[in-house]
Amino acid sequence: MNNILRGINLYLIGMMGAGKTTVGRLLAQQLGYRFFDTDALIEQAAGGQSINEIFATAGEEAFREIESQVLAELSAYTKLAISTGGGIVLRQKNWSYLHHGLIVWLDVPVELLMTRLAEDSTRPLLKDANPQKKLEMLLEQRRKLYAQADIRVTADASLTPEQVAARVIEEIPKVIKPEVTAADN
Ligand SMILES: Nc1ncnc2c1ncn2[C@@H]1O[C@H](COP(=O)(O)OP(=O)(O)OP(=O)(O)O)[C@@H](O)[C@H]1O
Ligand SMILES: O=C(O)C1=C[C@@H](O)[C@@H](O)[C@H](O)C1
Ligand SMILES: [Mg+2]
Repeated sequence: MNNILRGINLYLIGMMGAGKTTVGRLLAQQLGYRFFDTDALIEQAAGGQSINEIFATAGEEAFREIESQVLAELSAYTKLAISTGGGIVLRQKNWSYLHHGLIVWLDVPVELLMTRLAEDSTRPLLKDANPQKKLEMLLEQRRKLYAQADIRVTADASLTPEQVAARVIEEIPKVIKPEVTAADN
C-alpha cells in the first residue's frame, strides 16, 4: 500500500461523529503514518481552550480562521493521516490544502450520528433544541461539498472502525495510479 500511496497525506472529512478521529488513528497505525486531528490542534493553538470555549468567546469565524491555519501548516508535511473538523469543507481556500492529499469522506446516516453523539456535549453546533434536525440541516448544506472527496466510504452501524479503515484502504488503489518506473517503459 505504501508504494502506491507514496507518502501522500490522507484527509478524512465528514460530519461530526462520522468517525474521522477514530478511523484516522487506525489508518495512521496501519500505514505507518503520523496522525493529527485538526480539532485537537486548534485547541492547542488556542492555549488549551476547548472548542466549546473558542466558539463561545471568539466565535465560529475565529474558529474557522484557526482551522484554516492549522490545515495549511499540516499540508506542508507528508505521511500524515489527518482527521478534520466537520466544517473544514466550508471554506473554499481549505480545498487547495485538502487537494494536497487524498480526501476521504466518511458518509454516515444522521440517525447513527445522533446515537453516537447523544451523550456528547463537546460539539457547540449541536447545542440546539433539536440536535437531530440541526445535523440534518448541516448535512444538507454540506453534502455537495463532502461529495467532492476522492473516496467515499458509506459506514452504517454494522461496520466497526477497523472495518471502515479497511474499506478506505481498499479504495486507495482505485484512485491512485501506480507510479510508472523506468523499468515499466
Ligand atoms: N464505526 C464505528 N462504530 C461504532 N462507533 C464508532 C465508529 N466510529 C466512531 N465511533 C464512535 O463515535 C463517536 C464519534 O467518533 P469520532 O469522534 O471519531 O467522530 P469525528 O468524525 O471525529 O467527529 P468530530 O467531527 O465531531 O470530531 C466516538 O465515540 C467513537 O468511538
Ligand atoms: O461540523 C462542524 O462544523 C464542527 C465539527 C467538529 O469537528 C468541530 O470542528 C466543531 O465542533 C465544528
Ligand atoms: Mg474528530
